[in-house]
Amino acid sequence: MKLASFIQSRRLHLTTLTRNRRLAVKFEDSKKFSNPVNALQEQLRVPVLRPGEKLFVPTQEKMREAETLFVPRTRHKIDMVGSTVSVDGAPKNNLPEVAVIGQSNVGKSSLIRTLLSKIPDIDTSDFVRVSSTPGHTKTANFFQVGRKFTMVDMPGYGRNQPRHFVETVEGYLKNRQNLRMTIFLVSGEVGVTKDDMIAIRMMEEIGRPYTLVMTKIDKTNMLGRIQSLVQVKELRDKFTSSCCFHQPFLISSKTGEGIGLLQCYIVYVTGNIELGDAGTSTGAANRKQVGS
Ligand SMILES: Nc1nc2c(ncn2[C@@H]2O[C@H](COP(=O)(O)OP(=O)(O)OP(=O)(O)O)[C@@H](O)[C@H]2O)c(=O)[nH]1
Repeated sequence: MKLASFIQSRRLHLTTLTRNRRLAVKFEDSKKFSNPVNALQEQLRVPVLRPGEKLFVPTQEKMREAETLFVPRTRHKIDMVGSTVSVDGAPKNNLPEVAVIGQSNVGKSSLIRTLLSKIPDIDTSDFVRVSSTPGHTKTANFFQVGRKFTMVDMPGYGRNQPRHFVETVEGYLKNRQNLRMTIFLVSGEVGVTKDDMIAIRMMEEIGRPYTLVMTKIDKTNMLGRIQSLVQVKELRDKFTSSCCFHQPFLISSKTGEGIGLLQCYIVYVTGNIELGDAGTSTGAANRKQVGS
């Protein structure tokens, strides 16, 4: 082999290694497997998580077990398998699905990218597109995780909302048999908006299980987090019914805070992990309680 081509091949090898190392995002375990609500709970006179209520509190061991599903292996591939504006164009399979909805730019695609960020040799940014321009996601995008479940990234409402929003999002939420849970994202930075309130009414009318998740918590300090959490609590108490799981989740797609807990929740609601008594704070685990 000539020297020039040898150097070229080593360069390529090094570039690939550096790239892979960069791509396999490693969040601190203390952040990833924490529940950020707990730190705020102590500051609140009226607790968001009331003692005695059945809560989703898996052990760290269970969270680690759930996390392994988000890492691809030979017989457990993770990939984008479809993209559609109409529910008729959704992938034809029986896998349980978890959809992510929220206003434009709230961080839906970022959340899915972060959930899948442990993929060591695929640049998730190649197939989960994130953009600072609101309204970037125009179609429902399906990311299949092995033969276990599928995550669905939805177009956002509000700024630059696509004209086919109702057909795509409402059509999917009302009609898709595979849907087990919808993650309703609100911004911890901005708080609950008027558009969020309209979307909550839509969710209540549709009447299928959903869970409130506050994202971008890295962008706010303790006081800001408390204010947003209180808003989410009021939203839950005044405007939602039993189809909204009573325990809100707090996350950051940037720092990984709360991501391990949410991964475990997704794996749980799609029926891919047994938690037994370890899964709830009050004893017997009740899957109905978390909406599936
Ligand atoms: N600091 C911080 N930034 C975030 C977080 N999540 C998303 N972002 C940023 O917010 C912007 C929008 O993120 P996207 O994931 O594209 O938002 P989206 O909800 O999919 O947006 P649409 O396609 O408009 O519906 C990007 O610049 C992200 O980097 C987060 O948890 N923390």
